[in-house]
Amino acid sequence: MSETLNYKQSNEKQDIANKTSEFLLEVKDLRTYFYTEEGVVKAVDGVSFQINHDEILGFVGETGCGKSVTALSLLKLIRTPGEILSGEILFNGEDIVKKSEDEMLKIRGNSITMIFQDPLNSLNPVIKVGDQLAEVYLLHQMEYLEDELVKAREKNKRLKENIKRMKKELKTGSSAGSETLKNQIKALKEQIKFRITILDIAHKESAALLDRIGLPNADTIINRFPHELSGGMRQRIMIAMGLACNSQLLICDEPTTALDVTIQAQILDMIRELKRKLKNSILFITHSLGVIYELCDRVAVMYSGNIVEYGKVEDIYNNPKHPYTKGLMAAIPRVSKASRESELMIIPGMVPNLIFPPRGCRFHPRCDHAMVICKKVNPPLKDMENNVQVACHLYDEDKSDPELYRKLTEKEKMEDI
Ligand SMILES: Nc1ncnc2c1ncn2[C@@H]1O[C@H](COP(=O)(O)OP(=O)(O)OP(=O)(O)O)[C@@H](O)[C@H]1O
Repeated sequence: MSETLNYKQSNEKQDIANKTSEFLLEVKDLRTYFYTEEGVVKAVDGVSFQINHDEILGFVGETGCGKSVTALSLLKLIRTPGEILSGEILFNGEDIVKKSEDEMLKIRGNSITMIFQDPLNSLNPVIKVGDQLAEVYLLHQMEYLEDELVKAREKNKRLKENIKRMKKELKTGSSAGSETLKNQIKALKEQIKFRITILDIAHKESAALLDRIGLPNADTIINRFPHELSGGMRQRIMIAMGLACNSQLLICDEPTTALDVTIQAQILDMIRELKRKLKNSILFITHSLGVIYELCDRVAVMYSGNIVEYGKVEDIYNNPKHPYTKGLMAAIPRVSKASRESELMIIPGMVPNLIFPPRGCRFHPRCDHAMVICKKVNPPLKDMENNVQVACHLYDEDKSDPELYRKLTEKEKMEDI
């Protein structure tokens, strides 16, 4: 890994970082709704979580459960007919919900950056990818580029001094060895770069970053337009751009979904490595618990606009508590040694409609363990051992009312009781 990683924070980032708080991000009871003609879509309905400094939090859940809307809310990018209805989003202790659009323009891409799912819509089609990447460096890492420029100019100066010294030796010394000296001077001259600009440095850094994320021939790629690259290449360039912003919080929304498994593994390695060096925090959104296990420190399992289980990846992976998390675990493809066939479970039933979500626990119509109480009361997240939190009536302490804790029949699940 090159010294490109010795990033310096911009003044703006430093200002915010100085306001130290326990968590980098603390979301409290967030509700983001969409007011559509069909009704109110309760996309995010009372979500609370924290992101620590220097950690990767994973968000996992089936399609439509509110992962992207949560992420967009963090950047105040919810547009009509949507609205952040209530809640707090404390970033370094300051509430994002209360920030003006002008203030958000300074935060987006500086302190918080988001890598979107669709690279074609995010890259400018008429600008070469190298120029787009260089622009990100110029906007977000000027101090670092200036340091590198000083270093490059000093190197040039040293090269010129060496050439001067060698030319002197050539004049005064014997003819023996003069051929070698001439060749050395020629080699040094080739290393000299005339009139190095900050833009040259930005391009050099861009090519180095593309190289590091596994794009071959980075020097050629930076001269191409987005439509001249494959979907996988564009996605990796988007990730490179997100990383080049060097934000305190990087939000990655399904950045590897469209990529094949080998490239996906390469990108996850790269994100892990860069995160270790940069010590920033990442919110990583995915459908796959397998990806979460590979990459994240903690995980929030989302279902139908709510977080249903939340804690350290290891604890949840080794001992999932919520029936939905158990279902997601069973859906991770594994190959059985005995049958040499892939055993893939699916969670029966459909993701609920967020305009008319089921009463009580939203998962109960699909849950094998659903009880009468699950139909009546949406369980809040409660603390379990190892700081794991789970929202499920199976873990209620007081089960003194046997009727409430009676298991529902399949028929009862569908009826009003
Ligand atoms: N602009 C919008 N107008 C109306 N409803 C919306 C809008 N954007 C999102 N939604 C709804 O909000 C809900 C949550 O969507 P979201 O995109 O957050 O899901 P997700 O978990 O990220 O899914 P995926 O994994 O497929 O990206 C969905 O029911 C979706 O239809």
